[in-house]
Amino acid sequence: MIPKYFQLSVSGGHPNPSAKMGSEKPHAVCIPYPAQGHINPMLKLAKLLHCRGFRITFVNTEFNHTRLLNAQGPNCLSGLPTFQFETIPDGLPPSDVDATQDIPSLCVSTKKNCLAPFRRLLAKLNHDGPPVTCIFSDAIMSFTLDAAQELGIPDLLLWTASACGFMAYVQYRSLIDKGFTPLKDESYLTNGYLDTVVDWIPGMKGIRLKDLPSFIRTTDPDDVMLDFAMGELERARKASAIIFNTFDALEHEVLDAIAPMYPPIYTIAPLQLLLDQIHDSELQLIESNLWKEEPECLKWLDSKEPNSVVYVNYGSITVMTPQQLIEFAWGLANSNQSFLWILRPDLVSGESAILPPEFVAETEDRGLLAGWCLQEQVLTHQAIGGFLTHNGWNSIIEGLCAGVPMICWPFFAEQQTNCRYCCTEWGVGMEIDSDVKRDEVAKLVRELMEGEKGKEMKKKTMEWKHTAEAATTGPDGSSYLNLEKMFEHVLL
Ligand SMILES: O=c1ccn([C@@H]2O[C@H](COP(=O)(O)OP(=O)(O)O[C@H]3O[C@H](CO)[C@@H](O)[C@H](O)[C@H]3O)[C@@H](O)[C@H]2O)c(=O)[nH]1
Repeated sequence: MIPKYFQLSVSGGHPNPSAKMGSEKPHAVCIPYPAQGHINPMLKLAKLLHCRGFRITFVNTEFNHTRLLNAQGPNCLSGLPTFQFETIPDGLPPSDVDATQDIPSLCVSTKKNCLAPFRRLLAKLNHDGPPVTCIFSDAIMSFTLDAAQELGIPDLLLWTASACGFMAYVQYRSLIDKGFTPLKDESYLTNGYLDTVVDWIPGMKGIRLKDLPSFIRTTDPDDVMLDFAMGELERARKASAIIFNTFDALEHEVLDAIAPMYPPIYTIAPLQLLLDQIHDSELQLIESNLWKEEPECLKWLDSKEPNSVVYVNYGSITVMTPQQLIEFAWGLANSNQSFLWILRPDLVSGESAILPPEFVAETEDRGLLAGWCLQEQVLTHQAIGGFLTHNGWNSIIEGLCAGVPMICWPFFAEQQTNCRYCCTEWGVGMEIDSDVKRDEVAKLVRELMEGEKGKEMKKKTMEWKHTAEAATTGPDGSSYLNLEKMFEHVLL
């Protein structure tokens, strides 16, 4: 049976609400924040929209467009007649570096410089072809709200991180007003102050300052990221709706607390499980990896026993010191477990990742190092038994979908909040101290793969996997239904 949600597109028909909008398909412009962890979920959403009969214009920055072409080949962004790619400049000085851009500079620049070229792009699209009928924008690209308002079309914001992260950012204004941040001086980073419990956040009982998004750890009253996050979430109140990349059962308390404060919210994750229900070979060819994946990773995993390999990946933005790299290396070596370790070319600050030859010699028969992989396929490979992660939200959702328990080493932003929820609310993670030491890595990796705590976490993660599957299954799954409601909202 074809799921109800996809019936219209699978049977080749046009969505009925288009009658209201003339005979044309609705035309959605999808614009992610220009970083990997934001492009991926936006592309998934765009594909779901396309399956539902939308014409899609997907807008990357010129910088990322070039990186995608380099990583995926010259035809990768040719798109389909009704799924096109366009670009706008990000406003930063030209660069051909194959690395994640500096996040504070990118935030300042997109906010300041992107509205004008975005307006021009919309005008060109409206002039050349079927008019744009709605915008799906990353929630931290809130300049799009102005453009949507000028055209009188809806702008739905996609929040690509957790709902707990969102709620924590919403507190920034109060945290400043109540004097919690900026910190008085740097000693507050280490004197126990960050253990202070913040007891007034709805839906977030027991949360400590150290669990809140890391930008509060500043002594600068004009901190760019504090100001940016606060401003974007305040502007999000003007959106037509906010789409959350989460599912109700996982974050219901905090979602209940957010709902009365914001326009309609739709929780529609895991997006991949909704996408898995459609089989469109042309759409599957549209990829968003900014680095070239190394297919050897999957082949190597094929040769391993089920649940025997630790997968180590810190996402697309984390940067560590050479010393932290060495501690992780010896921790993995001393754990005596097999591991697949992804070392992004720009992972180590100031230089490329250099590992001691003794480490390489000692682990060559049980470790594989690679620069980038197809993470979702790796995580669902039966050989993977655990995930050492930086707690980026996509990684967590992908890990839960795969039923893989985690060791958490949050780097920045709302990863600290995600870590807290993984370890204390959802029972799927154990935290490593930010000042990482090899002995702790070895101990936790062994516990994850062989210990009692690891077994408990595996059981819990499998339960979340089944809950995520139920959320995306029709006719009653919460994400399945919310997607339906979101379509009704945008097409009315
Ligand atoms: O070798 C790799 C490494 C990563 N990925 C993919 O890249 C994405 C990485 O996203 P995420 O795990 O969320 O990490 P970041 O790149 O750090 O994500 C940014 O965006 C997230 C969503 O807003 C936030 O939760 C994070 O804090 C923020 O750093 C995921 O889809 C991964 O599957 C790969 O395919 N291959």
